[in-house]
Amino acid sequence: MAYIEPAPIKDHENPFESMMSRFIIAAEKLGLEDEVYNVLKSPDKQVLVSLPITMDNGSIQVFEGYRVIHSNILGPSKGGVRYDMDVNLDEVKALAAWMTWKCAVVDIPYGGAKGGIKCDPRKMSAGEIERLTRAYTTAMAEVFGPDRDIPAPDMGTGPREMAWMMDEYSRNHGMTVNAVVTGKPITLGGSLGRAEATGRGVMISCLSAMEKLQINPYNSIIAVQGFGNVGSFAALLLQERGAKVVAISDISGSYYNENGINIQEAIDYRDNNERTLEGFEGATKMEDAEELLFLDVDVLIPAAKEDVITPKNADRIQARLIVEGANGPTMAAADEIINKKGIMVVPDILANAGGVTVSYFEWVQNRLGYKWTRERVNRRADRTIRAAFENVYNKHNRYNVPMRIAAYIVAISKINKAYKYRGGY
Ligand SMILES: NC(=O)C1=CN([C@@H]2O[C@H](COP(=O)(O)OP(=O)(O)OC[C@H]3O[C@@H](n4cnc5c(N)ncnc54)[C@H](OP(=O)(O)O)[C@@H]3O)[C@@H](O)[C@H]2O)C=CC1
Ligand SMILES: O=C(O)CCC(=O)C(=O)O
Repeated sequence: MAYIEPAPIKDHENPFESMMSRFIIAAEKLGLEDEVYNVLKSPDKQVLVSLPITMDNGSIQVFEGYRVIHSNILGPSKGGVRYDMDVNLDEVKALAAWMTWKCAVVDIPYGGAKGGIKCDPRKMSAGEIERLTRAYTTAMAEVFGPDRDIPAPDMGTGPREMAWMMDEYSRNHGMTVNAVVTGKPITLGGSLGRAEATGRGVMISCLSAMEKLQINPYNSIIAVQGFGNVGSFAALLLQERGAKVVAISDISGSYYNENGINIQEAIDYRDNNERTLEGFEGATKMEDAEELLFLDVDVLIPAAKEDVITPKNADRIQARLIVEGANGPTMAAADEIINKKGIMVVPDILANAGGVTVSYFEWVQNRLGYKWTRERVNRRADRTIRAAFENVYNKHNRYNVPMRIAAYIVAISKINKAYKYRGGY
């Protein structure tokens, strides 16, 4: 077909290329028409803003802010906002497209978007981060909106930043608009269960995959890379279900204990120690942090950043199952090596979709002006992830493709149908 370009097989690729090469394989399997392929391969809108901020020392620093709307075919666009020094347009474009596929995989009525600011929040005061967040929100006044584009937390952001975004947007509009952003503090209309939702979805999809591979959670051994919102909750919830978590990590390094790490203790340590695991005594710091990926475990959960599993290191992975808590942790060029080794991968657009699922529930509650109990939120979210997992697993068998391509097939087929019904493009 005309749109099929050769998949880029290199040992370095940007996340957008990683995303595109999987999209192309799935599109080819489905025989997607050129017209739809061309609509989906490029984002609808890319906004880049300069944000001059007064720093605490009185100087002015100019930050780059991004918001990319990939698609709104299925509904208003949805996706987090990342604060990190590696934020760049290609990364945000890839993350926005992944949101489109993710929302379609879990069957929620949203398109995909993502935002980010190139900054290092660890080196900024709370006041500086607040001024930056408010400036970004004002700059995106015409982009955001509860029926247009709804931001949420991602790496480097959380309920605090979401509260500032909600407040700034509301001030600009002269009324309280809590449905404009999700992942808010509970008192401002946040949903019970959102804080742990992404890690919980990782846990549910991990248990679903373990069942297929006949891995007993009570005898399972797990390594988790990244100990932020996603990694720490995934580790805690899996440990609560009997798994032994032998390794965890953050930017300070990787920590190993062959008898299993007490995850609640590690979380308490991090929370009382400026959010770092440095000095945690419940495990031994590994000499080389990357070695966490190659431990002899049943399950590996990358929950930090993109491109950590590469064609150079994929062959060393011993886990039977990889559950992608992070977005894009596996480079496309590593897929074939992983597949040849017979490792099952629960791909990011399924494994970490619990977060956006509960964000959708938060938005629904805000619009209803009503609060659901934690039990209701968790029950519905678990059901959504389980159903999405089964759907993807069935496509994996039916098309004889890896789980990742099966997830793209589920997403693209749904968006293709919606596109045809809407027409008029
Ligand atoms: N939050 C959410 O709801 C969702 C997040 N995701 C994805 O999950 C991933 C993690 O996000 P989230 O947990 O929110 O982010 P956080 O900022 O809460 O945590 C990120 C974690 O990764 C660690 N980290 C960063 N770089 C490295 C590295 N090179 N090696 C080891 N650890 C590292 C950080 O360490 P340190 O704290 O020391 O910097 C921190 O522990 C991202 O890919 C994000 O897009 C996906 C769906 C939803
Ligand atoms: O909760 C949301 O709306 C989006 C979360 C997110 O950014 C993601 O799933 O990658």
